[in-house]
Amino acid sequence: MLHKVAVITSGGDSPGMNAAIRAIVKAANYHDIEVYGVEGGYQGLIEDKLSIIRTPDVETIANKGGTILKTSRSLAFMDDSGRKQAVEVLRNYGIADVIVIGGEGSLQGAQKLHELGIRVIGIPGTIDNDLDYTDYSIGFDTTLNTVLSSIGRIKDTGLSHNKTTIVEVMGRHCGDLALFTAVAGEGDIISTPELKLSFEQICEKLQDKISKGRNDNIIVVTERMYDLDELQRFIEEEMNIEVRTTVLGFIQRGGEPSAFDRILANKMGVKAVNMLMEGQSGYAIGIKANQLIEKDLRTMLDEKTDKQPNYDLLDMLLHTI
Ligand SMILES: Nc1ncnc2c1ncn2[C@@H]1O[C@H](COP(=O)(O)OP(=O)(O)OP(=O)(O)O)[C@@H](O)[C@H]1O
Ligand SMILES: O=P(O)(O)OC[C@H]1O[C@](O)(CO)[C@@H](O)[C@@H]1O
Ligand SMILES: [Mg+2]
Repeated sequence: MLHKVAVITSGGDSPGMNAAIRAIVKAANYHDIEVYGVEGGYQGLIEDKLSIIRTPDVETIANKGGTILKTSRSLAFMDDSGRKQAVEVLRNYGIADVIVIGGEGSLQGAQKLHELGIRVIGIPGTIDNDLDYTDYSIGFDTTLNTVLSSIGRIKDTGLSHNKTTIVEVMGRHCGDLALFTAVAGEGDIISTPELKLSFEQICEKLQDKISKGRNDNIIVVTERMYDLDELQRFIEEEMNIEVRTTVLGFIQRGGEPSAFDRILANKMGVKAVNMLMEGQSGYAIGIKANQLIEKDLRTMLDEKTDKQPNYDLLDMLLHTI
């Protein structure tokens, strides 16, 4: 019988994490299961930062960005000794069941806990959408909407001044944010890790747009791909135009979660509790073709951790912009 469960948010915060926490607490409490919130990700677990959270504590958090539990990137948890300490802390509370909400790194950590005998279910929570086993991770949709509305504002200035703008979006090594931005109709030229353009190729595409009368182009690039100062200078000199650069940065990670993320978080949170009640462990919950799926964590991590390029979307893009 499941009596106690701990919930952890880990890695970068993502909008919708709170909605997932709310769903977990409400579903667990409904079944008389006590929920311990771990403050500050795996680091907080090692440091014994656990406290009980109850339904009244979470009733009003579904619309809040970030995570009420706080999060971290824990170096100590990367070591055997840190993880053993974390397991020791859980045992002291009599907790054998944990739900981890986070990205790929956090799910690797979840698998390690499973290997140490803790029952674990992972929920994908990352704005990067870089997990190949699931179509969407919690937070991606909200961030995409933030990117779209930010570009809309930049476009007003670009149009008014006939200026080209480079916009850098997050995503770590995954181009989904840039890719979906372009498919949603913003961004005239995109370059992602899966479809990387050289400086020269960007200029060629720009020349094509300019020759067709567009002087207000937006170039969307995934972070970590270019030295943006160098790219801006290259375009300015090559094309003899003025270029501006905007790095959207942490604007993208916060804010009120979209309805899509809140609903996804709710479904996944409830499912995680149900799976633990059935004694399941070592799985990540995902969504494929609009259906919730259970993916064995070990298989998921072995198969491939990088998101595979979304060829359907890439193909559609290549033929439309
Ligand atoms: N191989 C691993 N073994 C054990 N723990 C890990 C491993 N990889 C990552 N972790 C733990 O998970 C934490 C979060 O991982 P990471 O920084 O990669 O973020 P993430 O979960 O991928 O989320 P995001 O990419 O959205 O920020 C790490 O700081 C570390 O504590
Ligand atoms: O918050 P930090 O540690 O600077 O990490 C930034 C990274 O986190 C993310 O926002 C989420 O993984 C990435 O898109 C970005 O590369
Ligand atoms: Mg990650």
